[in-house]
Order: sequence, then C-alpha cells, then structure tokens
Amino acid sequence: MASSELTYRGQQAAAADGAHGPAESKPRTRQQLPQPLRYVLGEQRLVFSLVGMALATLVFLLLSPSTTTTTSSSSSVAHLAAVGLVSRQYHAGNPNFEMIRHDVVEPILLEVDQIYHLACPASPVHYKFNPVKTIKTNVVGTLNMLGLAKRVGARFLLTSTSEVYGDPLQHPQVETYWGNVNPIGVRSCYDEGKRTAETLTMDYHRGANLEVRIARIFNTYGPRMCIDDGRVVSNFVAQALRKEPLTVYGDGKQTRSFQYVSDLVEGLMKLMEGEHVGPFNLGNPGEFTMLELAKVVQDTIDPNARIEFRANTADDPHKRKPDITKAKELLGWEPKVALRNGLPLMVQDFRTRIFGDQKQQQPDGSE
Ligand SMILES: O=C(O)[C@H]1O[C@H](OP(=O)(O)OP(=O)(O)OC[C@H]2O[C@@H](n3ccc(=O)[nH]c3=O)[C@H](O)[C@@H]2O)[C@H](O)[C@@H](O)[C@@H]1O
Repeated sequence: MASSELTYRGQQAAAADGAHGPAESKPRTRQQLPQPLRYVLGEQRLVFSLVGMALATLVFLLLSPSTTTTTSSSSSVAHLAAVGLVSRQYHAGNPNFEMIRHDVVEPILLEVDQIYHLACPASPVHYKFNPVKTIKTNVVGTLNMLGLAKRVGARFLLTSTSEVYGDPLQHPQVETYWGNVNPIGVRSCYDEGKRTAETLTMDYHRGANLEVRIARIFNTYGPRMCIDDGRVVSNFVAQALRKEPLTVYGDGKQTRSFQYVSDLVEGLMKLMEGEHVGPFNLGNPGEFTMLELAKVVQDTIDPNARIEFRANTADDPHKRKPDITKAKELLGWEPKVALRNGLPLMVQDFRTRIFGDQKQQQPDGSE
C-alpha cells in the first residue's frame, strides 16, 4: 500500500507503534470528537449494500449538504442497472454522492467515518441461488468491512436479521434469545452467515475496541423493492397488479411481521448515531399469517385476486414477531407505518414500474 493514494487515519501511528494486534490499535481520533464537530468537519458515510430499497432510502436520507456518502455494491451484474438507477435518478450531480462498484468479498481501503454494512442478498430466493457466495459475503465481506473500520477508526453498523432466531421456539423474539437454527439447511448460508457476521462484529468490538452497532432486521417492504425480489409482499403485490393468483406457500398460517422501509431506515440511523451496540430488533410487531397478508393485498389492490396454494420451502420458519422493547427504550425508536398504510405506497410505486405510469416517487415514499 506504500504508493497507494488510499491512505487511512491512524496508519502512521500504527506503523510507528509497530501496532498490528487489537490491543495496540489506536486509530480512533475522529470518532472521539463530539458528533456536531464531526458533522462540521464533513463526516463521510459509507453504505455498502446490494442495491435495494433500503439502500435507496438510506442514501436519500443520509445525503445532506454536510455529509458525503459513498455507496458501494456487492458486485452482481443483475444489480448494476439498479445501482445506476438509484444514483442517476436521485443523486445525479450531487457532489455529496459517489458510487463505487465493489464486491465486499474483496478488501477495500477508503477514508470514512461510518460504515453501514448492508451488503448481502436478503430474499430467500436470491440468497439460496448461490449459497456459497452468500456465506462468503456474510463472512469474508463482513471481515473486510470490519478490517476497514478498524484501520480508519470508523463506526461499523451490521445489518443482521431476524433469521438468526431460525424457527424460533420463543415468541415474540427478544434479543437475548439464542435461536433455533439448522446449521446444514438450505437457509444456513444466510442464517448462519449472519450469525457469524454478528460474532465477528462483537469480536472486533471486544478485541479491537471497534465501535460497532448490530441491527436484526425483520421482513421489510416498500417502494423501490425489486419487483422480482421473491419475498412475499413484493410477490403478492406484483401478482395482484398483474391479475395473477397470489402464491401462498404451505397452508399460509405461518406468520411474519412486516416493516415499512422508512421505519427501518430511521431505526438504522438512530442506532448508528446512538450510544448502544445492540443487537436491536428492528421490525414492526404487527404479526400476520400469509393468508391475512393476502387479504390485505386483496383489500388494497383487487378484492377478486385469487389465492393459489404452493408447496412450502424447506426450513421455513413458522412464526416471527419482534419484541422491540429494547429499541423503544434505548433508541427511542418504534415503527410508525402500519401495513395497511404502507402497502398502498408500495402499490403505487409497483404500478408505476410495472405499467409505466409517469408519476415518480422518492425513495422515502413521497412524490
Ligand atoms: O422476516 C425476516 O426477518 C426475514 O425476512 C425474509 O425471510 P422470510 O420472512 O422468510 O421471507 P419471505 O420470502 O418474504 O417469506 C415470508 C413467508 O411468506 C411465504 N411466501 C413467500 C413468497 C410467496 O410468494 N408466498 C409465500 O407464501 C414464505 O413461505 C414465508 O413463510 C428475509 O429472508 C430476511 O432477510 C429477513 O430478515
């Protein structure tokens, strides 16, 4: 790295100390400054994400005259068009925005103050498609991001998942619950990958004194979600709009808790800016069976939409509902958008993209 232009804070100090081990690492000068001062100095946020609605919304809300946001994506040809879309549509010409194409499985060196590490496919269809790549992204990718955070003294936020609870034997799920996960199943690349990512994050926190934050995200939906994402809300909405039957897997009695994307992003930002490591459940405690969700979609889009039952996938969790007491008390966060209010915003956006209506929406759902 001697000739690279990409230098990092603390590099010289570390070299002078001969410091390589966690206990000797002291690269955190800027993080120790009061937050308002860091903003004045022009704090840099780095958002690593496979492109999706959370990225679009997060970047949209993070961008302000005093912040520079660099986004990057786990490289996937299929998603590059979406990267371009996000940047062109909302941030073209914004000097505070820079996009870098990069796969987090490869190391990278950048000068940043905060890292939002969202990079990983989150839809079961997508994460099961190439499971080895998924677990690599979660393990090697997270190691690379933690290594970067350590070198430059950045605060690191891991977006983990409610899937760390597996098929839970405790309901609702509290952060202290250790979960019921199949280590060799088809979902393990994601479940166990994220569990390992949490372990790595805590080991860097304890061993290298890194400032870390962990969010466990529950099923999230909203505008700008990929139409072919494969998760249940986007499937039902696209199917109802196209007059196709709603595909309910299994008996449809399994439950999920659906969170609107702007609630999630607000939670992530509060977590990043707050003083608590977590893990924190970020989800909407409203719990629905898939048949109840289908009814909400019918009520919102088409009361005549048919339901078609399909075989369920292996290891599908029977129920999920976050206990968000900890996030309420320590972050002052709770979701504001109920499913019946959030769904119409998503429907409007899907209608635009499927049928080509001209009305454009911002990633936060406003027009
Ligand atoms: O809830 C979560 O915390 C997690 O949500 C998803 O996992 P999952 O809820 O299983 O994802 P979906 O594909 O939306 O499935 C939800 C339920 O709907 C069912 N489903 C899915 C698709 C469909 O067309 N029809 C249908 O009935 C599934 O069998 C499952 O029971 C994501 O994998 C995770 O990123 C996220 O953390």
